[in-house]
Amino acid sequence: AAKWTYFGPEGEHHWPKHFPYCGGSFQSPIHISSDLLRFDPALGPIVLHNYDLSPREQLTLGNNGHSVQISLPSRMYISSLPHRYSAAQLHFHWGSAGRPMGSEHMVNNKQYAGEMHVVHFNSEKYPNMSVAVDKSDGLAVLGVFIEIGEFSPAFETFLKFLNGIKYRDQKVQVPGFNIRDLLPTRLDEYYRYDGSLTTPPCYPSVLWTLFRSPVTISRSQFVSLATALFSSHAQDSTPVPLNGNFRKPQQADSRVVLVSFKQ
Ligand SMILES: NS(=O)(=O)c1c(F)c(F)c(S(=O)(=O)CCO)c(N[C@H]2CCc3ccccc32)c1F
Ligand SMILES: [Zn+2]
Repeated sequence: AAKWTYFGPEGEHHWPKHFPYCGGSFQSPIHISSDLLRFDPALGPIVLHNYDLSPREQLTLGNNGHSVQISLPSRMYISSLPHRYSAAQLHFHWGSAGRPMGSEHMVNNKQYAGEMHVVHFNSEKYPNMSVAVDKSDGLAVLGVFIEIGEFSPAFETFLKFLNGIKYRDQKVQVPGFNIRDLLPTRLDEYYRYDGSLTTPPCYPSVLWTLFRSPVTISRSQFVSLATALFSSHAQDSTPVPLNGNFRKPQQADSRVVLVSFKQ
């Protein structure tokens, strides 16, 4: 597949050349501004199953050159969406140590320090992520805004392993933990809209759920996420730092953002 980056000649303005959907409609992220919002009383709390993974279970923590990702077992799933959506992986988007503004979605002109995405696929209709990834009802992603504040013990369970995956394609096994602890307390307050993958191939296949409440990590936790990783391979002569891995907001066009809360 063609190479793509967040900066320079293979940056986001060039993505449509090799990935046509990136220049299409229903793209993500978007700027969630109050004029797009419509309260929907039918939007109930997000219901998660099997998110509490045993420490005896090993998860693969990897640097894929675009983000740090944790593979997730497909027995983890969401039951409160139109179909059952099973977990595939989670990953992060962040700014840089000097510029802690790296969320992909923005809310009323606020860009958060980072954003976590828990990627799920429609396991009722499709056998796996690869088949589901380009289907209009294929994916559901839970988005969590990350702010700098209180130290997060949950984030620390994997941040402490980052030095083992400094370079592209490096992977380590980490003990399972309760993935629910990475999410905010309120799973009943969120924004909902139809969008896309925010990386190539940008398929318009994602039902987005963005929780209203951010989670916090400490400044030193943020700095280690923003400075530990490289998008280049270990043997490459010039190391390329991995940061600023967020796509800019795309046109909302006539899309409405449903919201599950009134105030
Ligand atoms: N912001 S986002 O949620 O749109 C999103 C990403 F931002 C992102 F970086 C990745 S990735 O796999 O880490 C690297 C590029 O695919 C994925 N990975 C998805 C896309 C394709 C695929 C296939 C198998 C497992 C996960 C994914 C992703 F869905
Ligand atoms: Zn993402």
